[in-house]
Amino acid sequence: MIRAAEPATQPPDAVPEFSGDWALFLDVDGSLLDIADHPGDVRADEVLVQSLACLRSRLCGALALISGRPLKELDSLFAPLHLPAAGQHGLERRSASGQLLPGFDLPEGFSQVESRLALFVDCHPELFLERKSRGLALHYRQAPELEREVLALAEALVPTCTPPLLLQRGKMVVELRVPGSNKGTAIAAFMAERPFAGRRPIFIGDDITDEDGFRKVNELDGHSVLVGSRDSAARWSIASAADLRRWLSQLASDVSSEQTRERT
Ligand SMILES: O=P(O)(O)OC[C@H]1O[C@H](O[C@H]2O[C@H](CO)[C@@H](O)[C@H](O)[C@H]2O)[C@H](O)[C@@H](O)[C@@H]1O
Repeated sequence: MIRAAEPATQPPDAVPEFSGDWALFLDVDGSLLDIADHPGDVRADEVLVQSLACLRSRLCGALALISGRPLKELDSLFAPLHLPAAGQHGLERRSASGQLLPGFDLPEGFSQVESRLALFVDCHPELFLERKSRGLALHYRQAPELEREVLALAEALVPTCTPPLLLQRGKMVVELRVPGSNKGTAIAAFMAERPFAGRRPIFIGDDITDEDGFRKVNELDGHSVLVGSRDSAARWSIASAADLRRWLSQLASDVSSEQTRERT
């Protein structure tokens, strides 16, 4: 179920052994949650929420979500948890103490880009335009044949803003967003703060937007875990989001048993 992606550097058929000194960073869509037809269709089940709560407590609070989604959505997906998190690919960040870190300004021309994309979606209603405060995600999961057209339009719109937008590709989505952060910079920022500082970072993600995070934890002597299989900087891998959830739930249950033993 869980294997090392690079057998040359890690033993096969194993994940790094869980350690209480981890700082655990988790991607959301495609990693903790299965990919769904529409961004609004995903749900986090109770077992997953309980596993995250248990692991967060075992790691003394050093567990954070690192996602392309806005913080508001992460809070509602994982309610009642209010986890430390980086949203919108690091453009929004909430520290473990609950502090919201200063945001990034919108570039000049952003609203014109939004109108241009909205017009395009009017002509192609099978597309979905997700509006975030610092970016626009054009989803083509329901119309994969439009991929080239979507990409060409996004590329043409990048330089129409000052400073230019950043084009970020994802699973059946092209995002045009404010530059200045990525998942690697978000992880580095957490690692400079309590309770993450001094711990070993582990980042688990599935998409190309997660590669910055994998490179960052590799650089910090941490563990990078890819969900799925493809060329990646990640040094470990796990087959699917369902397998990841099972693994986290097993870790949480081991932690609970350990705590019960300690009390008796
Ligand atoms: O960084 P992540 O937490 O993985 O978020 C990446 C993007 O995820 C969402 O879109 C993706 O998931 C949808 C639901 O499964 C799916 O329908 C879509 O095709 C995927 O691209 C989210 O909507 C984006 O805002 C995130 O940036």
